[in-house]
Amino acid sequence: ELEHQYLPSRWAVRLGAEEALRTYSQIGIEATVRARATWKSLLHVPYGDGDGERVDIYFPNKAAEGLPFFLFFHGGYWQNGSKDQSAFMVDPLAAQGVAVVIVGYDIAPKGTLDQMVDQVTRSVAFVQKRYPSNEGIYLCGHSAGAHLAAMMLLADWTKHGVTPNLKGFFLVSGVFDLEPMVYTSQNVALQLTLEDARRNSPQLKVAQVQPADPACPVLVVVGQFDSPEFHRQSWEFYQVLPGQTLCQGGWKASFEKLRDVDHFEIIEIVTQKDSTLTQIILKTIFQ
Ligand SMILES: N[C@@H](CC(=O)c1ccccc1NC=O)C(=O)O
Repeated sequence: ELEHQYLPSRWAVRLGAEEALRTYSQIGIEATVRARATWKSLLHVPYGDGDGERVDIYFPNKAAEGLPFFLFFHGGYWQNGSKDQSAFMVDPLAAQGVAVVIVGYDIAPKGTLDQMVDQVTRSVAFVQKRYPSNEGIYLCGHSAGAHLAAMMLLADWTKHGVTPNLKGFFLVSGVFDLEPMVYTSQNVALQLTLEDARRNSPQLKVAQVQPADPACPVLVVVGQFDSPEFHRQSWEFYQVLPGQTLCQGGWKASFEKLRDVDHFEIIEIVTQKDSTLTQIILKTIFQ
C-alpha cells in the first residue's frame, strides 16, 4: 500500500502513469529551453566545489539593484530530475521582475540525502552572499524538492556566515515525514536508514524551531489528485508548523488544496502566468 501511495504517477487522472511522467519532463524541458532563449541568464554557476553544485540564474529585463530572488528545488524523489529541465516558473516570474534561480544538487546514488540538504543550504547562502541587496529570497520546492525547501526552515545559518533574507516558502506536494519512504522501492537508490529518515524529517523537528522572521509566509500546497498519503503529509506538516494556530511568533503558515491538478500538473501550471499557484506566488512576493 505504501508503494502505491508513494508512486505519484499512479494517481494521475487525466493521463496514464507513463504519459504523465513524460508530459512532466517535456514541459520542464520546453520551459527551460524557452527561459534560456528569452531571459538574460547565468548558467551553471558554481555555489561549491562539486560538479553538481551549480545554479542557473534567470534575470528580469529591468536591471534593478534589489530584486526579489525565487529559488526552485526540483522533485524526482532525490534520484531523478535536474536543474536543466526544471525552469517551470521562469517566464511568468521574470516577466514580473523576479530573478529565478533553479538549483542543481547531487541526486542519489551520487548524493546522499544529508549531502543534498547541505548542498541546498549552501545554494541559499550563496545567493544571499552574491546578491546582498536582494529584496527577499523565496524558496520553492516540488515533491522531494519541497522536502529540501522545508529543511531550510531548520537550517543553522551561523555555520554559513550569512543570514539569508528569507521572505517566503512555497512547499508544493511535499514529503515531510520520510519514514514511509524507507519501506518503498524509492529507497533502493536512496539507501536511507530509519535514523537518516528521522534526522531529515522536518515533520519531527520543525515544532522546536524559533522562526527568525514571524512575518515570513510558509505556504503548504497539495494537489486535489495527489494520493491520500501526500495529502496527509502536507496537512500534518502544516499542523505542526509553529504559528499555525498560536499568535506568539511562528511563521505565517497557510495550507491550500489546489483544485483539479495531480502531482505533476501542480508544478506544470506555474509555466503559466494566470494559474492559481503562479498568482499566489506573485501575490506573496509583491503584497
Ligand atoms: N517514480 C515516481 C516519479 C516521482 O515520484 C516524481 C517524478 C517527477 C517529479 C517528482 C516526483 N516525485 C517526488 O519527488 C512515479 O512514478 O510517480
